[in-house]
Amino acid sequence: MSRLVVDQVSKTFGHAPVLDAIDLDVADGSATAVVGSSGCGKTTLLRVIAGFENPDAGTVSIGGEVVTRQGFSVPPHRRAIGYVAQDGALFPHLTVGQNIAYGLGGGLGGKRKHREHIAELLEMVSLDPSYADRRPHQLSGGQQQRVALARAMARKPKVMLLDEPFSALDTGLRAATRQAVAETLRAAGMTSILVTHDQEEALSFADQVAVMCSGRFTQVGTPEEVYAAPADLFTAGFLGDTVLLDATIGTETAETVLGRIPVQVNAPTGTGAVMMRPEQLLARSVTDGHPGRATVRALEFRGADVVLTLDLDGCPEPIQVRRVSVDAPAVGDRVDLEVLGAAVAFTSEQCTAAGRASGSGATSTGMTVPDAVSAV
Ligand SMILES: Nc1ncnc2c1ncn2[C@@H]1O[C@H](COP(=O)(O)OP(=O)(O)OP(=O)(O)O)[C@@H](O)[C@H]1O
Repeated sequence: MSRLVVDQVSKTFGHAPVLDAIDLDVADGSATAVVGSSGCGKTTLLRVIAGFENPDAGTVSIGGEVVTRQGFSVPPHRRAIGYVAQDGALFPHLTVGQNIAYGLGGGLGGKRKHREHIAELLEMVSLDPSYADRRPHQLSGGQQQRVALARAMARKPKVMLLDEPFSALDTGLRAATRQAVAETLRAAGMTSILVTHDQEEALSFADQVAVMCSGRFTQVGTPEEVYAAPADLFTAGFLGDTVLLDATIGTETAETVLGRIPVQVNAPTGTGAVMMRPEQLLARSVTDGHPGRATVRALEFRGADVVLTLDLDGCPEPIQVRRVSVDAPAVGDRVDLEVLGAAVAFTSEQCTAAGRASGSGATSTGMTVPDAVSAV
């Protein structure tokens, strides 16, 4: 069993609190992504879990065994933790096989008993065993990261920590490497944490996503929960583009400039705003002289889909929506808008608090909310 539990962990550097009573529970064999903007404390959390930093308060347990608590710390090499850093950190003067053998311990790989094991580890990360004789510079960036993972897995750790391991790779390679690494970890049944500042990476990689802001988690949940039902406007804006409309919120629906639209269950009632993802508003050109609700101001073609900037009737600010590019409306067209699914409702107080926390902007109808949230 290798469940990882972080309980009320705090850490301050000088006078700056970096981790503030963090709780995190990563189930045995599952993957959690910790996502947040630069400097919010993600790497510090990984370093505390790995044992490279001691927290000021709180405990860390792996497989039911406490490895960190006040005045007690199991050294990093006794924690059965694998760590893959941003650049993979392979030794450039050693072959791939020797790099992995370093992870196996007891020598640099000249030993025959290691050969089979190295070949198995290379296969596990979808690399041909013949790569064992190459040096790191003879591999692509994605292949190097997979070797780094193989080296980290060689010691059969209970928990794998991945600190932005794909950030140096270009877009295509990044997605492919991420998928290969996720599959490898899942197949090995390894408990893992991926740190990233990339929302898409977090949502696609993990069983659980923890969104971090200034040393605290704003929300921890499944990728679907944190994306579709964000707990607050920071989380909503951090995980994707949003459309915000002023609203009078009832128990199941809200009144907006788009008319009455469904809101998710347990919504707060009263005056506030509703948030939808741009793909929840389906724009269609009107036909048969129907007046429509908005005029297309601009269109950005992105291949598979388009982003439409719309002047919505009764709304002083334009909104942006996304739809498939096939049969997309053109600039100047009048469009109708169909709402797909339910909106998330936020009270005026939540909007104001979010605006205070991260610099203010406005909803499409003028309510104060964070800049990151109001723009697509
Ligand atoms: N050893 C240290 N001494 C002093 N301050 C530190 C130390 N390590 C980290 N910090 C500070 O703690 C804060 C959080 O750093 P951390 O590396 O955990 O952030 P992060 O979320 O991983 O950022 P990034 O995404 O840019 O890597 C930063 O302000 C950083 O400068």
